[in-house]
Amino acid sequence: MAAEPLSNGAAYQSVPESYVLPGDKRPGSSPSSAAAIPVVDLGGDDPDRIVKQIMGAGREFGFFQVINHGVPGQVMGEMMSSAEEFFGLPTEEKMVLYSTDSKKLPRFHTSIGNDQEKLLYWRDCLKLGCYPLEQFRHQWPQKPARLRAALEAYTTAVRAVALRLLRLTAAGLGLDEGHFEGELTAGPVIMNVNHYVPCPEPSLTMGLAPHCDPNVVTVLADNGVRGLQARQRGSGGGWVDVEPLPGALVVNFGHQMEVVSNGALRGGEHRVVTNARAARTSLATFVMPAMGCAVAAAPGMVPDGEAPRYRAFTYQEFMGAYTAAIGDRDAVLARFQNKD
Ligand SMILES: O=C(O)CCC(=O)C(=O)O
Ligand SMILES: [Fe+2]
Repeated sequence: MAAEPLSNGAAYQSVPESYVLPGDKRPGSSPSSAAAIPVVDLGGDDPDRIVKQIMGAGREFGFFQVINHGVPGQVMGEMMSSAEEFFGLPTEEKMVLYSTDSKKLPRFHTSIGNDQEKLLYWRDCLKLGCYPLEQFRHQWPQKPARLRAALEAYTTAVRAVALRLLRLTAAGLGLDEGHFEGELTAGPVIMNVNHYVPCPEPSLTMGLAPHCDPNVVTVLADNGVRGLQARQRGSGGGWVDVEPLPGALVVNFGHQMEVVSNGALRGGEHRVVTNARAARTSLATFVMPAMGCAVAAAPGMVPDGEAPRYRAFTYQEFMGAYTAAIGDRDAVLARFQNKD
């Protein structure tokens, strides 16, 4: 049975049974860390400094925030407030887009959103195809009325930031600056508009389980309510709060960056914890390869005489494994690891 959305106007006094996670899946079952996610200022005229900071953050977390990124505050604000308005629509208006078919776009769903789910995560999501605009804009929701214009402006601007960051990252890896242009970023740009209503007992639930995004790079904005956490690399592996910074964008590398960089950069593992007081809304914009794209470590990233860490694959093949492993970071990568 498909689950009911959480954003139905109800204020929850207790957590329904199907959202209560077993002890080892609750947020308190793994350590937290007091480290901070680096903030990279994209303004100024010192590209070397920017590249160095991206590399440092990419190695340690696969996560960073960017400020002075060039997306106008008004464009971000319009997108966020239309997204919040969507979740405030009467349930029956949102349910027109409800589906448990993960391939459908646009799609409104709750938790992960398939029929087999037994344990539910505390989030609702509107998943949208965004770019190329010509391919998707005719299918965007008609309500709220300003959502379409907001999406057009926001998607275009945020995709440009992502591509700029990929040029800087390629330079940092010592690759041709255009390495990620072409097939590696030719897939559709997809957006998860996530909404987490206040949860009466955050210690029992999770908004999203730990995962690493499957794509190349994700750019995220939030409404200032905390919840997103990133995992630090290394033996401690603690969870670090991504502090909401007004006007900033949060950037995380996906699995494909780890593969292309032959492990030099990390696909950022993250999760979302719930919040008792405020509703959180986030916009996760995914830049991804074309399905047929052959993904492999960039030649310069593999030391002479060594095999790449991961064998080559098509993005379609990777997505099959990702879906089967339900996003478990190490299990997915293990499927493609070269043994020696
Ligand atoms: O809500 C967030 O901050 C994270 C969302 C996320 O990880 C996703 O949509 O893949
Ligand atoms: Fe994610």
